[in-house]
Amino acid sequence: MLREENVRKIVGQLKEPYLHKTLEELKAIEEIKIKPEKAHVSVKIGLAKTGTAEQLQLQQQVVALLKEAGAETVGLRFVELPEETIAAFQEPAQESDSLLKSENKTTFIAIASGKGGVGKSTVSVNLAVALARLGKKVGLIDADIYGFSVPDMMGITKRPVVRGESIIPVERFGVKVISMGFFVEDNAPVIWRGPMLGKMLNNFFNEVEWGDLDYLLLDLPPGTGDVALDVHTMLPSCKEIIVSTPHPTAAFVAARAGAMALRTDHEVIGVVENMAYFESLATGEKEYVFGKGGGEKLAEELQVPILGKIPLQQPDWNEDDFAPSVYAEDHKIGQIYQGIAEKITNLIPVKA
Ligand SMILES: Nc1ncnc2c1ncn2[C@@H]1O[C@H](COP(=O)(O)OP(=O)(O)OP(=O)(O)O)[C@@H](O)[C@H]1O
Repeated sequence: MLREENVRKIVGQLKEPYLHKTLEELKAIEEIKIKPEKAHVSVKIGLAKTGTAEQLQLQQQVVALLKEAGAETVGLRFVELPEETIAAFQEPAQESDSLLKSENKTTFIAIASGKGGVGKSTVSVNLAVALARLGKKVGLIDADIYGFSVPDMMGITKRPVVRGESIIPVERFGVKVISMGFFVEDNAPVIWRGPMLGKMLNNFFNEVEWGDLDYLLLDLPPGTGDVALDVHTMLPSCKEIIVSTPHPTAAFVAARAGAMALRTDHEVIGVVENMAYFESLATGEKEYVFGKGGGEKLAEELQVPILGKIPLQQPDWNEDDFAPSVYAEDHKIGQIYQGIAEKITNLIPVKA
């Protein structure tokens, strides 16, 4: 089995992509943990910049080398190097241009919620797919930095490809997707804060080759706490959709998300009421299991329309093309999403 000194030697010879020194020279290997019984190795590595194409490349190199040397599984975590180290080794900076070719043409649509678990990510994914089904050019950023779930929901098994200095997003159901999940090995927890978050988000815009987009959807972190506020503040100006469940108290909490959007200069364009009711397959009868009236209350409070009400039901899974949270176009709920997507294209038409 691999020992710590072997791991240090193997990983240490790799070069940090921005400072062009080996990880050993930079003392950038911050931690090595080995679980011999599972042949698992986890390494914490410091980089000058995280969430970049270069990180992805290094990530793949480290995993390949450690597996070649006998590891069964590899967990990786990247953190930012101390400022003194960066300053000591840094070459003159060159700012890269935005790769979002149509930045002025693209409408950013953020999907927010007052609290977790109301279906914000499910709605983000299905709206992105529905817009693509209408023939729009759509991107989706999983900006739920800590609770990323978009790749799993869409059944994405691939990682983005790195071309030159940029990241090519993964395409699924016609939507170009980028997620924090792509930059984390082995489902390791993400524990970045403050400025790191900003850098990561910035890289999602600037290091990813989005090409021409009509709409770029952002699945925001839930709630109205520090992380959600940080992300709201760091985003370019967005149109925002608030997702809530029909219970009046859920709507009350969701209204705070609306207030936060307005305070951070985003424009709320509508409300989606998720888990609105349960419709019996046997009798067609509707039961309002999570209460009623919350969507209307929220829409009234924010003075925006209700874009749609989505009942409780899981998508029909297709074993050949597994995407656990994506509704087929001809599914009843798939049709509701198509209706919401049409309303969105009318409210915010594709820019000429
Ligand atoms: N309309 C629905 N019918 C049935 N299940 C649903 C529906 N909407 C969402 N779900 C399920 O509810 C759970 C929570 O959904 P989701 O992850 O989209 O919520 P979220 O608001 O993004 O949560 P968080 O932001 O806390 O990660 C998931 O298991 C999802 O499959």
